[in-house]
Amino acid sequence: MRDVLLDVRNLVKSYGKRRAVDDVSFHVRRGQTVGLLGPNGAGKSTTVGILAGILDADAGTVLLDGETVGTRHHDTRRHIGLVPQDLALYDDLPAIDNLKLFGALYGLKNAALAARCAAVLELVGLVDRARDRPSTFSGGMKRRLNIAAALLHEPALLILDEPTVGVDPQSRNAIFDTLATLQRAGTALVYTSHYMEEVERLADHVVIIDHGRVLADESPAALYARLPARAALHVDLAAPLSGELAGGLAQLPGVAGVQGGGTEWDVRLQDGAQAVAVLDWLRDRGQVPVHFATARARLEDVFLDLTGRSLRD
Ligand SMILES: Nc1ncnc2c1ncn2[C@@H]1O[C@H](COP(=O)(O)OP(=O)(O)OP(=O)(O)O)[C@@H](O)[C@H]1O
Repeated sequence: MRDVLLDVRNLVKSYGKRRAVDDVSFHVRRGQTVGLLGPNGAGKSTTVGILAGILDADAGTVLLDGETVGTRHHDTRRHIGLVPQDLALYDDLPAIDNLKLFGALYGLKNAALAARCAAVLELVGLVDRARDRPSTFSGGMKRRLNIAAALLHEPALLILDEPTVGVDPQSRNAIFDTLATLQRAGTALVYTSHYMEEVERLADHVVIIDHGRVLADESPAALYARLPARAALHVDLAAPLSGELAGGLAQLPGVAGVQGGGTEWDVRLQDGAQAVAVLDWLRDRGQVPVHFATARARLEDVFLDLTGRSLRD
């Protein structure tokens, strides 16, 4: 497939007896953002290390534009940027000098290096902090500088390993703005997270991994379509609902499940618009809702549905 940028096939990686990555395959199309989602210890960082060519797999292949990615394939690695979880900055060197150092590692020099440093500082919103040392930065600003460093060589693919962990809300928004700009410019992104809402906001494709295995590899829309309930209605009633009426509620068309007791009930719905019919049905039977709220199903629910566990267990 010509529009495939990164082709990941059957990766396996063990640490001693522990299989951290167990037959992982997926691909990233040009300009696509793939969210790699899984709980702590799922194997995301190990997978990302292999994708970035800093860690070799025990088995399997990674191809970038048909070329092998690996620790001994430096040419391919030049088209990939990695923002690791552990920050790799010199705390006592001004931000701009950190960037110059990283740029030199990519073979950038003189005017080209200066132009790229200016461009990436602008991109991450740190132009006015260029002369300051990272030791004076917040965790979020350090992370943004790290992203800038990974973009100096204009990679076709940027891989970010949980870039918002320990980041203040202002920097978090700045990171999302930077990533949106990169998306518009056609840079492909692989973004690992255990926050569903971040992946939901950014990704046009989601790979869910757990225990080193791929559980789902689909668009967010396809993942939602798997869910038996796409929305939920929470309702507080003026008086407790009888068992008989609760049973009737569960039988209504479009109702995927009913949970609760007394005056508080959660109704899972195939479609959010059915909430009105449910409320009408209750009123027709003399049940007065004193408060109600509807919520769309989230990717978090997909994970729960796939594994029987919450993402943040
Ligand atoms: N260098 C290592 N030596 C031994 N075991 C490791 C090493 N790196 C990772 N592991 C183990 O491999 C498994 C996968 O870890 P990995 O860091 O890839 O997961 P993760 O999804 O990125 O989790 P986290 O979000 O906590 O970083 C875990 O069980 C972890 O303990």
